[in-house]
Amino acid sequence: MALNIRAAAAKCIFAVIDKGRSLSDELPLQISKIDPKDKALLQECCYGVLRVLPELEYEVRSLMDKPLVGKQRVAHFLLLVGLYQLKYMRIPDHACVAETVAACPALKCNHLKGLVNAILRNFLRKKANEDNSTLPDAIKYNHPGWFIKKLQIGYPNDWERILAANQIKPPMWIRVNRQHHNIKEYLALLIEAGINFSNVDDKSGAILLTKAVDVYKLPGFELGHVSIQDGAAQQAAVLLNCQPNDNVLDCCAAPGGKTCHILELTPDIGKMTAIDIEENRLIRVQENLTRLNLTAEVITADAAKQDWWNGEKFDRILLDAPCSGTGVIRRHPDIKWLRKATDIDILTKLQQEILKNCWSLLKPNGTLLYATCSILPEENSQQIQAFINQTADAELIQINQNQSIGWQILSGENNMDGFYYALIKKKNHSS
Ligand SMILES: C[S@@+](CC[C@H](N)C(=O)[O-])C[C@H]1O[C@@H](n2cnc3c(N)ncnc32)[C@H](O)[C@@H]1O
Repeated sequence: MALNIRAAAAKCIFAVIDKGRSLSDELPLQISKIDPKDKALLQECCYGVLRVLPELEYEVRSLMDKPLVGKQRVAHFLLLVGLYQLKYMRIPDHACVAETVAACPALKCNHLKGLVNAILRNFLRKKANEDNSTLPDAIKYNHPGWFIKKLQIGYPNDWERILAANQIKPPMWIRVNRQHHNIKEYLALLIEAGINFSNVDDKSGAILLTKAVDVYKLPGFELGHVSIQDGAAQQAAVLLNCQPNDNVLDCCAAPGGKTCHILELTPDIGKMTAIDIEENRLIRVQENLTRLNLTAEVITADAAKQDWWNGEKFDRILLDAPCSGTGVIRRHPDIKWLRKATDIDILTKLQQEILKNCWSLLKPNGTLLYATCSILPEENSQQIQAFINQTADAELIQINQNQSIGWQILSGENNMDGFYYALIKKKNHSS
């Protein structure tokens, strides 16, 4: 029998918050146990609860004397699922309460049915008198306090806008494979298929769809004529600007979105080497290359080391560094709760180490594109400024007319994810 979907959502959120598992790992497990027609509802419950977790936790605390702990902890997350539905979903209140209560047996907490029912009904009674203006920032903005503070320092004028953008469901961007169609041709195919779009970036091939669609409805998806990739991520291949015969390294490549985009834009590239430290994630790179009919040498390796390298220097290097992921919170709300303040120092050191190592693999006159999907200055402009200060043969190329150290795209800006790019050229000392 299929698992009750509220129970599946509670299990999923329990795994993320209490076990530190990522939503993208846990959700497919739960999806496999429910009725396929309920997949969208399960996703909405999980993503939704993680988006507004502090606010829901606050509601539960104000409705209960003692929180549910130990074996009953999963029922605590069921309550959050129930509250989320009552606050944010267009499901009649009585159905939300009844369905949430009905999930108790699947969580082995039949004895808590009365309690779940009472809490949800109490919430409905007190809902009318809400005033959240005096709540702490973490609850008001539904983000961890440490992160809000960092944003307030980094972006005194924009922090509230960034937090608000993180709470909005992301749009769907697609990438046209220019080996098959130019943008104009593909737009005609979209129109023919009745798929609406609202924005087109001619340089990268990025198209913003008005509404998300099933990938298999996109003309030529299975044939590799189009891929899913955010508009910000699609700037990487354009900025790297590979030329025919270039020897190119993509050194943190998995799952391969940018590797494939570079190959699509430069079919006569010399060679593409794609490395990543995670063997499992490289399977995705290979799958993407196969679907798109592209070729690269794929190597499991640590980009901070050189034991994988054949000694041939590269013309272009893409370093899409491991980062906090704080620019893609709108796509992965679990990042807010999995990422800890202490991770940032560890990440900046790792980025620094990989950057230094990659620099030594670059030819004179070659270019390296540093990228992150972070919006924290420590991982971005400050990281690059420090590298430029310490590296005599590094020259920063200005890529945004309003910013001097790289290009910081803020979450939600032009409907894109938060991203950072810095393009660095290696000076040729003999010239
Ligand atoms: C932001 S993701 C890359 C996304 C990818 N460029 C794309 O466009 O699909 C960062 C990647 O860095 C990899 N990584 C982390 N530490 C690494 C290291 N020391 N060496 C190589 N890869 C590493 C992770 O496994 C992860 O796949």
